[in-house]
Amino acid sequence: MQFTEQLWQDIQPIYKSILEHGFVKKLTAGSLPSPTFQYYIQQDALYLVDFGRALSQLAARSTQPDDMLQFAQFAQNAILVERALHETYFALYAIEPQTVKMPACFAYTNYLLATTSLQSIAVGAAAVLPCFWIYREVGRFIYQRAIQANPYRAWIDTYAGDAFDQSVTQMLELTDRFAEQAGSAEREMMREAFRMSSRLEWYFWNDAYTLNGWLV
Ligand SMILES: Cc1ncc(CN)c(N)n1
Repeated sequence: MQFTEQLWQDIQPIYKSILEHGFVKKLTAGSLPSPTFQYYIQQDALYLVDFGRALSQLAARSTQPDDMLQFAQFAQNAILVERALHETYFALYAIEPQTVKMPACFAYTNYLLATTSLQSIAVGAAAVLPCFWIYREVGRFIYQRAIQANPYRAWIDTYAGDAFDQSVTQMLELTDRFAEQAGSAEREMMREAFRMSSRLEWYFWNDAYTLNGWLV
């Protein structure tokens, strides 16, 4: 079994909770309230900057030039491709940029930045992998069920599309290669990092769904 297959098995209960979450259900049905999607887009714009930063850290710390190039391309794509999507929605819904990270975004971005800077590259790669992989799977899941006139069609098409699929495949290959080179203790840390980021993906959607803010 490939290492990444094991990672995916590990998070099945989390992934199931994501697919069953009200945010994903309503996004699929096209009935997600505008304030919920606005909150999500505002937080995601903040998230993507740090996601790009985390990938850039992995690029800078890579020992192989090919890996450096790969992570640098992922970082560039995270900013460019997804920013385009966000600009569409910022204009469409007249969304004001947000500057304050809410709890899930704060936790997730800080976790990614700490892991990609302080842990090994293999563990850092496992931490960023759910951001690719879960979005591809959720994107496909929604794509198969959503009607064409869904107001969130651009979002759905981005994550169910070929360009995103290709980057996920590359990220999976990279992670499996790192796992092959890692010892058993490091592989355990990779599993834990993958699990933690997967959990934080759920929290990210849940914060938007509940319009969660800082309680104190
Ligand atoms: C929170 C989050 N996770 C993942 C993705 C997809 N890269 C995203 N846009 N936002």
